[in-house]
Amino acid sequence: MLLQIKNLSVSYKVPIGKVKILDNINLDIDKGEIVGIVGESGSGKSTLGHSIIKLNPPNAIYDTGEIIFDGKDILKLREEEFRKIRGAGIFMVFQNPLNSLNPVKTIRLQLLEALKVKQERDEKRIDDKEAEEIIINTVRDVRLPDPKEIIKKYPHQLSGGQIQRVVIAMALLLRPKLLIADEPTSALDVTIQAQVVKLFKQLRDEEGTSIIFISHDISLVYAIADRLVVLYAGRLMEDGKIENVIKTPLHPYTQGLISSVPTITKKEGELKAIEGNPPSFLILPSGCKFNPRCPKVMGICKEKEPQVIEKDGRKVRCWLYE
Ligand SMILES: Nc1ncnc2c1ncn2[C@@H]1O[C@H](COP(=O)(O)OP(=O)(O)OP(=O)(O)O)[C@@H](O)[C@H]1O
Repeated sequence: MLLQIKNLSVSYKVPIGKVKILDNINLDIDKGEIVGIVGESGSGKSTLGHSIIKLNPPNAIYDTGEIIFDGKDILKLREEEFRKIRGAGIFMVFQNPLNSLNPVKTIRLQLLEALKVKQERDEKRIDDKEAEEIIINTVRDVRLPDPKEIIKKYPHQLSGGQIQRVVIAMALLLRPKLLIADEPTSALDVTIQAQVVKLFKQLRDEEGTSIIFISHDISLVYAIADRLVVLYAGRLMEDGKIENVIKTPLHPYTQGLISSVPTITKKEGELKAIEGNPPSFLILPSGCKFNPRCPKVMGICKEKEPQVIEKDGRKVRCWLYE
């Protein structure tokens, strides 16, 4: 097991007090496993990613839990100890990737630094010419036009989509043990998206990298992930092998997410969006947090929150299965 998240709860301090976002998350990720995390906007996907790499906004608080990475509870490590893990151990492609780049260094220099980290880890030495070639090839792999010219530029000279690809190239050069990718292809067109999915899978196959792929796009996650985790209001609602979850979703929320995905074979009238909106974390409903929107709601759902249980080799949080 590469990563074990146990009972993780995370809150944000806000002017009126403290708002709990992640509620008792339990999640294990094996070496080489690709786990998709989906949920509507505001369900806590980014908060989970940031919590794992300890780059939450300053008003975040870890309330409870352990995050065991490679046998060590990273929440107990001092910052300088964790700094050795960040990068080569855990790397994150942020939703706003510009923050990952240094504004005063060229792309070339930043990619060379990423490659150097990887080489130090492997105790390998290569000459400058070879390093330059590896960088150019990686930049070409992520379909950036004119690699030799583009690496001479500074981050502010690139578009959002180009920056996203530079940060993906950085991840491919670093070859971390765990890659957290938060909407990594949101600014890219579909053909480049498909290429990134291919490169991530290749990274997993060659290096055994585990990947947490965060997205609101279930079809994209289906193209890459082995497992699917569904979050709602900061809670884990379902977790299982992707084929099983997509073909026979257990949770009514997962069922709703899947039936709202457009496909070529679905006619317009067959697309069913989930009614209503996710709740505010300030006034969460009692009982199951999905109950006000759930087409299968029962009396108990409004009174008591279900726990996550195991069902047919999957995890689900729903009174229908208890
Ligand atoms: N620094 C912060 N302070 C207070 N609240 C925050 C902070 N960052 C995020 N939140 C709130 O935490 C909740 C979860 O946000 P988060 O970004 O983790 O969700 P998400 O599922 O990644 O959403 P999206 O798909 O829109 O990125 C939201 O209600 C958001 O407004």
